[in-house]
Amino acid sequence: MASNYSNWVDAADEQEKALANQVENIAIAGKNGSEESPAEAPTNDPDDPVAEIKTEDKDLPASEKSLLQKLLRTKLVQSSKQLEIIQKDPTSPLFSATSFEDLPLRPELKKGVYAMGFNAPSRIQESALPILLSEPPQNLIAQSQSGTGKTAAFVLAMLSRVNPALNYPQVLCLSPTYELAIQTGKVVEQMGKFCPEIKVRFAIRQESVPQGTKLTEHIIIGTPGKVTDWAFRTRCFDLGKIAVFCLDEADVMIATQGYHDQSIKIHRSLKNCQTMLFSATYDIDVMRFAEKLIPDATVMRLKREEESLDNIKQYYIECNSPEDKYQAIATIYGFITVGGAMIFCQTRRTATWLATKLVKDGHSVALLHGELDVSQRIDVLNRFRGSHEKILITTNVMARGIDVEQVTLVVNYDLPTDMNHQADCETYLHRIGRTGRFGKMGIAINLVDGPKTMVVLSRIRDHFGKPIHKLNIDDVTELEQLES
Ligand SMILES: Nc1ncnc2c1ncn2[C@@H]1O[C@H](COP(=O)(O)OP(=O)(O)OP(=O)(O)O)[C@@H](O)[C@H]1O
Repeated sequence: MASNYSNWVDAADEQEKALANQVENIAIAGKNGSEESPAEAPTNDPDDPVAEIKTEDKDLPASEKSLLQKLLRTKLVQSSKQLEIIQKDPTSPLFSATSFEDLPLRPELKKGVYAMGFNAPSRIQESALPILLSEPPQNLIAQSQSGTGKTAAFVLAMLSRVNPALNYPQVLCLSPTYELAIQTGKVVEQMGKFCPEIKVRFAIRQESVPQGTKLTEHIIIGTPGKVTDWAFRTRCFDLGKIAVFCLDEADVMIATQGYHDQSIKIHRSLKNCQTMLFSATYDIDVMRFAEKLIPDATVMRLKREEESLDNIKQYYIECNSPEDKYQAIATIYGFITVGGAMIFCQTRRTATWLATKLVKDGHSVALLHGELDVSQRIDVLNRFRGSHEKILITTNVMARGIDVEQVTLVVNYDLPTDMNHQADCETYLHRIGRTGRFGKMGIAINLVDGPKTMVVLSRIRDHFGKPIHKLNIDDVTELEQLES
């Protein structure tokens, strides 16, 4: 499997940059929640995750009774045995009744899947793949919770549909950010390890194709701006020959204006093409639009109460001032001894300010937002993946799709809101979904700095119908004393 990573830090492409940066300000209007109810406190219920962590965490000294400390010190990692148990639970989104052997996959692809350490398909893989691999090809609009293996599902379908004897692009996959495009390319590379004849080309910012060139790679993975440029201006591949079109994070591609126009323009130029849409969230209007766009698609939807994952435990800390908020972060920093954390800010300005202040105070943190150039962004993400920095301070640009295994904690320094300052529930779900991937445990902590933010938090809680427990700031202070 050869993927073309070379030369993608060449010349700047301002149009693509502007569009990619829009993702930071994604605003899918939040829906009004039902009546607000008071936040629940952690209980001693054996089903309560906190109680679960308490009993499992035998190594903690008895004096360290703080909830936050326990949460952050606990290894939130599932062993393969635990994952096996989860995958046998019919209520889990990772449940599968079948094995990869039962799926209509080529032997080389099964080999690739096993080489990645996958033992059994997740629910979305098990149910989407027979549809995606059927003859004649069927269209699919699929929803499945974050971290449940959607990427593997569509990558397996993409690889299955390639005819390596034909040296032109046959599969096109669009992602909203180039980090995500690169990550998907990596999955293609790993899963296609035993199909070395299948070649991938990235259509991302700063990749360029000389005029008159015709691409010979089989799969194009890219962002909408660059793909539009290549399809309609450079004309280095023929959209009419694309047999599979995949829209990852489909809801944001449909709901964000620039991406919407480009994705639809591309879709309209396809002929006899199988279309697949994947996301963890679909706003009602977006789903309606998607169903109109692909009227004959099989639709796999989740009920609202199924959208958020029980293995991600949600908390909030009440802060009375910006200083309190900063203090909460600085304190949390001290307790990140295992795993890693992503801290989401609503603007680049806040993210930069927070990172600068933490660094000034002697903490080691990474900062990633849309204003950084390509090489900086990739360098920062690679360092975070490699745990060189355990904390990544970022914006919505990293809210979707990014899969960094060791992330055990997501902090919403600012809660996600749309342009009307209403709760952006979809972005919330994607942000917290950066932890708790594929059955692992995860923690999400929201900083609430006043009545308006509390309303936003209540809306999010009511929207998903899941408790968001209060963490007492006094505990945090207590922890600090214990730690020193
Ligand atoms: N069948 C499987 N067995 C074990 N691990 C798996 C399996 N499928 C996927 N994974 C792993 O689970 C993690 C999450 O998968 P993936 O990134 O595909 O989720 P996703 O549903 O696309 O998430 P998001 O909604 O955030 O885009 C990845 O690290 C992936 O390697």
